[in-house]
Amino acid sequence: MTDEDDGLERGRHEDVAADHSAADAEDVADRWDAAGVPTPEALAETAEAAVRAAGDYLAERFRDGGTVGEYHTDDVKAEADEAAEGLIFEEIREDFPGHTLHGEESGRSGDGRVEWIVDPLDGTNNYAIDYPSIATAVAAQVDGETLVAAIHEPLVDDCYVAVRGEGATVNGEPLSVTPRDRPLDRSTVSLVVGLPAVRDDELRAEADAVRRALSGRCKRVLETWSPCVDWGLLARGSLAGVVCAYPDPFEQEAGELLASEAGAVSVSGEGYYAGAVDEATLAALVETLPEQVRESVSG
Ligand SMILES: O=P(O)(O)OC[C@H]1O[C@](O)(COP(=O)(O)O)[C@@H](O)[C@@H]1O
Ligand SMILES: [Mg+2]
Repeated sequence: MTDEDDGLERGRHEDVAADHSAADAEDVADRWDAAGVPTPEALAETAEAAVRAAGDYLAERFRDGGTVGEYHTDDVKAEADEAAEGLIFEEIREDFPGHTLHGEESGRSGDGRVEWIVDPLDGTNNYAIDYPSIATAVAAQVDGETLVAAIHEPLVDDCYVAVRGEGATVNGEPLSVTPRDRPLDRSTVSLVVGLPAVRDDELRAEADAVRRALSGRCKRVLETWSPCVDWGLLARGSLAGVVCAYPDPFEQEAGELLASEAGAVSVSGEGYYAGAVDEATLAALVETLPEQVRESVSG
């Protein structure tokens, strides 16, 4: 799909994107390691270009009121999600044609060592109701390990990039959570409930119990239904913690790397993840969880 076909306008990142696509293929292709895998820096450059392309497209549609008709019926519900995923795939294919692509909309294709996990529109329901809390996310995995993540929140134009072992940035500025000495009753945490727990009665009841437990202890429990927005807030240290119940991998892979590279600490197990800005907050958060969940993340 061309820019003309889908009315794509890249807004203020036009120059960055143009620079990127003009960057010699050679320039990118030069940056491979001895095993024939692109360097994390090369992956990160592509990841950022990809989420910006999709995010800018979604923001343009959002501001034009283009979400209303599209999301009116189930049949057309996925139009913007699919278009955004197409833009991400285009960016990745341009730089790395042999890589495996694994998108929330179109599934998995390819069998390369490098796999891109793509959430083209995180917060689809928010988008559908014109609620401005959305993001676009990609995670690049090499042999199953996430090495690079990028998340773009297009409506506030914040772009997060994380590289394993090298830290995280927002709009190019380094991110580092600072430990806080603040009890949960003065802290805001977020709860992420993934599709399996939304759709299954038993798992939903479990997630409801987690919500009640957190609400009883924390100042506020935020539910954005756009988990990548929460990941950004955790990485900034704005949220004290994030608890995920059966999260979707398409957003989780990118989010976990972003949080850990910003210095957040976490535990996980059997469908649950809990992350926080420091060990004391994490311990308090885990202590709050219902027994069964606490055991699974402590296990
Ligand atoms: O209530 P719905 O529409 O089934 O959506 C629930 C899903 O929405 C999310 O919050 C965001 O998912 P999307 O990336 O599909 O927009 C998921 O974490 C959650 O599983
Ligand atoms: Mg998502």
